[in-house]
Amino acid sequence: MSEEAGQDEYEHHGGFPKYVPADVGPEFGRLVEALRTLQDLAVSTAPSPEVTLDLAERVEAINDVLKTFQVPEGQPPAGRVMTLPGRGSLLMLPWTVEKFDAEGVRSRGVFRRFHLGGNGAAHGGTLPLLFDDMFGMIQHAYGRPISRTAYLHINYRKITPLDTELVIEGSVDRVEGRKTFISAVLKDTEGNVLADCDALMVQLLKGQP
Ligand SMILES: CCCCCCCCCCCC(=O)SCCNC(=O)CCNC(=O)[C@H](O)C(C)(C)COP(=O)(O)OP(=O)(O)OC[C@H]1O[C@@H](n2cnc3c(N)ncnc32)[C@H](O)[C@@H]1OP(=O)(O)O
Repeated sequence: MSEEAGQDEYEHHGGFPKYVPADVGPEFGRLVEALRTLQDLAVSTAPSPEVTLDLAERVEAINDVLKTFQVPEGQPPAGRVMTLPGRGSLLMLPWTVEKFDAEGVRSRGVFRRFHLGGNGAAHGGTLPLLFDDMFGMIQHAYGRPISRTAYLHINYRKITPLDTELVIEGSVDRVEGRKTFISAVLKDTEGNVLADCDALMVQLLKGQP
């Protein structure tokens, strides 16, 4: 799809902002990593009431600074820095894209303490998040217009460990009119399948949110 055609598609799909890669310095990646460590620590520590109060006041002071820089959707760098884990978004898993083209997308990373479900394994709800974001990237890399996930079917095959390098890879299986069928597989570095997933993404009609 040409750049011009891509812009045309964006213009015809409701209020979706146009997402373009963000140009940021190393300080942004440093801030995101510090915040991810904060998330890990927030769910894995039990500080005393005095320390908790002190921390609450310090985080509130940080929030007061950040509040003055709020901008509309599509404008923060979060989610738009392809070179950063999770594209620099705290919501996304801290995974790094290493292949991104029409043939498919591959990404590598770890589930961290923040993503703990139970008994040392990743929370089951974090896997669909990883797959759904992958599917968005896959259909975008394939050149499909803005679409939304209609269904996402996941099979949990093995326990997904924390703090262990894993790989996810997927591609477009077929396109039928507005419908894009996509699948992806999550594996460990020895090739064991931890989960697989397939989804339908439906191209939005003019004016659809
Ligand atoms: C670098 C970064 C890039 C990033 C690039 C940015 C990418 C942004 C990605 C955003 C992803 C999301 O937001 S996902 C968010 C979670 N998803 C949602 O919120 C979607 C909520 N659902 C909807 O909005 C709607 O149901 C739609 C748009 C999915 C479909 O509604 P519709 O437009 O009225 O279409 P409809 O006629 O119902 O269906 C069209 C065709 O699809 C089929 N179909 C529809 N739903 C299903 C279903 N669940 N299971 C089977 N088939 C289905 C129908 O049978 C029909 O087939 P046929 O009769 O034609 O054969």
